[in-house]
Amino acid sequence: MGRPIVLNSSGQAVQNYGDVSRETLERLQIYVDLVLKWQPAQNLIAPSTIPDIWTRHVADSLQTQWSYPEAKTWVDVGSGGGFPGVVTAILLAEDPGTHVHMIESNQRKAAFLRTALRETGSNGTVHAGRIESVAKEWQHGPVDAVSARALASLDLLFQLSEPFTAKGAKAVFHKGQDFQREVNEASARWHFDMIEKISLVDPESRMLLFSNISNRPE
Ligand SMILES: C[S@@+](CC[C@H](N)C(=O)[O-])C[C@H]1O[C@@H](n2cnc3c(N)ncnc32)[C@H](O)[C@@H]1O
Repeated sequence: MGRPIVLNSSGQAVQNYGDVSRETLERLQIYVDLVLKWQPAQNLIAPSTIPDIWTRHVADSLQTQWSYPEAKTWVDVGSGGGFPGVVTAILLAEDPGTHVHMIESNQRKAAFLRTALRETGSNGTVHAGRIESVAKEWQHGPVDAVSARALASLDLLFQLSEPFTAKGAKAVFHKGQDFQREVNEASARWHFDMIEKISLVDPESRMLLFSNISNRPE
């Protein structure tokens, strides 16, 4: 069994969100150190959130893979500095047959993501390009789940992830306090089944889990 995750960089357990193994915790620490090292040059996370990186970014991202623990192949779109894509890859690092694809159009961030996967010994592929074209030309096999955080409106996320969800992939999107308005707007153009989970790190935010997504006929 794993031990409760330590959620601040000074090494004190500030809150328990779930069990992760010692190896996973070590990989997460390597990743956090890397984000902080590259932060001055790349601005990977909002500077105001640096002191809370373990809660605001790491713990928040743990919820992604936990949403679909059975999913083996993930696509994280608009990965930026790797939240949640790299964290998903770290959680799956010792799980044979798993793979995390990350699609990121910014070349420098894509280079960082490759470094993060290598340094943490995680399985993944970074696609340095626009989601619209990478997804349309996808030749990397079936996808079980799509994730996104801080990328676009729900309606646009459904559009961007359609090449995967049309073939049966599920989706999990992090959404802030305005989530209900986005759900209402997206409902006009899309059918979907949704499970709404209160974020473990922010009661105002939601993890929205979608399946059976399809475009409504005009
Ligand atoms: C606000 S950041 C969020 C990054 C990360 N998911 C997070 O939560 O920290 C959005 C990222 O998506 C990337 N992005 C935006 N539109 C994109 C597109 N059409 N294709 C690929 N990447 C895109 C940007 O370069 C940026 O790194």
